[in-house]
Amino acid sequence: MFRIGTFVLHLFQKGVEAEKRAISLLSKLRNELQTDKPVTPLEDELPDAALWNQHLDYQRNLSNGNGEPSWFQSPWLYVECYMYRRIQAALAQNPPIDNFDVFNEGKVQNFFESQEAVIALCTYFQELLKNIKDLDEKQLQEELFKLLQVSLWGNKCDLSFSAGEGSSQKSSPLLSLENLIPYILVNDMEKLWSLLVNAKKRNAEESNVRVDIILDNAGFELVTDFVLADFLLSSKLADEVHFHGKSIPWYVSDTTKRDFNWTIKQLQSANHMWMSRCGINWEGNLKKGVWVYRDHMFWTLPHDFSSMAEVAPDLYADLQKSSLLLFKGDLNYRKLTGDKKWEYTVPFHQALNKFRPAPLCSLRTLKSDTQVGLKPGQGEQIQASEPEWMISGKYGVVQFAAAL
Ligand SMILES: O=P(O)(O)OC[C@H]1O[C@](O)(CO)[C@@H](O)[C@@H]1O
Ligand SMILES: [Mn+2]
Repeated sequence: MFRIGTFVLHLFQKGVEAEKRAISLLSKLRNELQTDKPVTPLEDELPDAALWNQHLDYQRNLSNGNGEPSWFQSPWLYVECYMYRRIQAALAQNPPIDNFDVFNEGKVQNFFESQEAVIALCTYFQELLKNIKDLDEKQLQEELFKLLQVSLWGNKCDLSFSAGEGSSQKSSPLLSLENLIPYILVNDMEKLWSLLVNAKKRNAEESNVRVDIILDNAGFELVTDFVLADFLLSSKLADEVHFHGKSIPWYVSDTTKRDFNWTIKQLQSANHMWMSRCGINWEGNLKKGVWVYRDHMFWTLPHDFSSMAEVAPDLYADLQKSSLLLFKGDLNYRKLTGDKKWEYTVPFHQALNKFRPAPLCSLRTLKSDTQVGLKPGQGEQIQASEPEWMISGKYGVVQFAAAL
């Protein structure tokens, strides 16, 4: 008894010490950020530290003698990613809290606050599954378009955007789709449909049609992605879905492996028939290997995707095996386009800067000021009446680019 008591006390003390160390590293970080200090090399032993430090050298060269890269001077994408990586460093160096996800509470809350919307979506989907075999092509197309839109607007629910404040989905996402159509600035859903239908015909007997979803936020958005993925399999438009998550907590609400598994477990054990049916089916998909979860450190590096082939050739080669890559969310869009201030009318493929391992499509609500592929005058017209259009999350795109 005495021994167990001492052991518990020892663990407790270790925990308190680790917490203190982490808090002190986090306040150091806050101070550096607030006072525009130079960005410093990472000193931890995490596997990506060397790549981050190489990238710091690259940023130094970019600044071309105009001082050290620093919080207010360096590109936003770079320092923002660096901040999340430093948060990770503060924890990862401090067992026993090295696996603690500082954003977990917010993600869990977002999920529970979206309960009604999750129920509405799961119920709709299970009803759809009952007669999916009898749907003709036109009807299948309509359902695909609906679920793509649900997944698109699901991207409104992220927590980094709302500074961690509630951004859950309260009502059924399906009811408002019609009214939201005018807010889809680029709508390439038809192109996705023809790609999938043709891939299915071509691959009828031989190889697999694989769709990859490069995930964004946990919570309601993740459920919309699961439903879309299930639809792709159940409609036989695809044979396999590969999900790509983050290997460390990222941009507050981004999906980690733990969020991914937790969400499926929550659905499974929910006290609602259709929610739990979804959870059970999805767990089954993972067991059968028709759903696959992957993470790769590249997704939490500051690099834009045009450097993937060089920085993470293994990931690039893996993505080349896919028939379609669906990139969710704003941060992925920024990395697709290099986060540059492009003219609105620049073609999407040009902004991708040769990043096209497979046909790809971005499903993104606009939360940052990068947008390409608009019609002449389209951006300027919205700008005139809604100066916040690029950062409000009110507009979205379903933007497609064929493979090279
Ligand atoms: O979850 P998403 O859609 O990638 O949005 C995250 C976005 O929110 C911000 O953190 C703040 O707008 C952006 O930096 C980032 O692009
Ligand atoms: Mn996100």
